[in-house]
Amino acid sequence: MKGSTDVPCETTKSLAIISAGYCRGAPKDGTEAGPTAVLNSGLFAQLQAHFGAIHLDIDRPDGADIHKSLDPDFAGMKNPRAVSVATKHVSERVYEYSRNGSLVLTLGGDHSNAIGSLTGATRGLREKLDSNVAVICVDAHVSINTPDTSPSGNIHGMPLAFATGIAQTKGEGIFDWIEKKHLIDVKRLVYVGTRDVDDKEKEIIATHGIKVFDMDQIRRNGIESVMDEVMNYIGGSIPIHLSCDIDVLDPEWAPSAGHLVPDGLSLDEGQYIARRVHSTERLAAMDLVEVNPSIDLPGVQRTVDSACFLIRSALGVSYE
Ligand SMILES: NC(=[NH2+])NCCC[C@H](N)C(=O)O
Repeated sequence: MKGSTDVPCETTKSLAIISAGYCRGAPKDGTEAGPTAVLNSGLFAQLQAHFGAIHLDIDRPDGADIHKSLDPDFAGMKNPRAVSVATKHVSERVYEYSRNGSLVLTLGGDHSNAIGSLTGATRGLREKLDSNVAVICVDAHVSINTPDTSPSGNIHGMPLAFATGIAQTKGEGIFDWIEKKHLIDVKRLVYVGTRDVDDKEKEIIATHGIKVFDMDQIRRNGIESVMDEVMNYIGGSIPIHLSCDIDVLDPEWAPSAGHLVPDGLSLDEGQYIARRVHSTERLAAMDLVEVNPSIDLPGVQRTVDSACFLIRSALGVSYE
């Protein structure tokens, strides 16, 4: 693996969508229905009209349905075997499409799915472009607990720890598929919109010098100025992975999510972030996770609509 240089990103020609409806990383079921709810709300047709043919990947991997009784807690993680198998599958699918030059959209599912999308895109883009990837993580949380620091054992609180290599695999085959070639560079990782960070996560962020623009900074300086800083920080040439947890939005805009945190981004601010990323012409991969259609039923359509707005804005898709 040579992937340590920065090179210009190629213009993406085709779109691949990975439907990653896996939910064992979260304490509540329901996010398995997220991809279908988002795609069936008109988004798929809009994307088709914009991109032409789309690769849609809805295969379910063998092993993802490991019965809970066969998947006891391990090293501080809940449902570790199921999540490891599911995220490996997502990683391999995202890798194939990224390596072939497609823009890849991964729809969760809970946030553990980002272990798959981040590692797959990073590996694929390294191979194709010999380039690092900048990751803009738009999330109410920093999702960087390790199995040791996690207060809950839920792997949806750990994706950035596995995708950066800060969390190491500990045996029994769980996450042993993650190798150096998959790992994102912490110096190219930046968070926007955080407001619920565990104490141990603060230590991890400080130890590794990871860049965070939290809600306080957004309220103080405005989203435009924060995004100027984000863009300066990641630099002007490398491909971008936009990783979105829907809970970054204020619960007013996304009530159907498992871990609501007040005082989040307005939909306009979320769209602004997505548009800024689109305008770089360097978006190579995006994920959108944690839409949970079984929570707050009257709010499901609003949540799905918000998710679709963010996706269309990032992908530069207009509709009517
Ligand atoms: N994707 C999410 N909603 N994550 C919530 C994580 C909450 C908490 N920090 C944990 O690690 O358990």
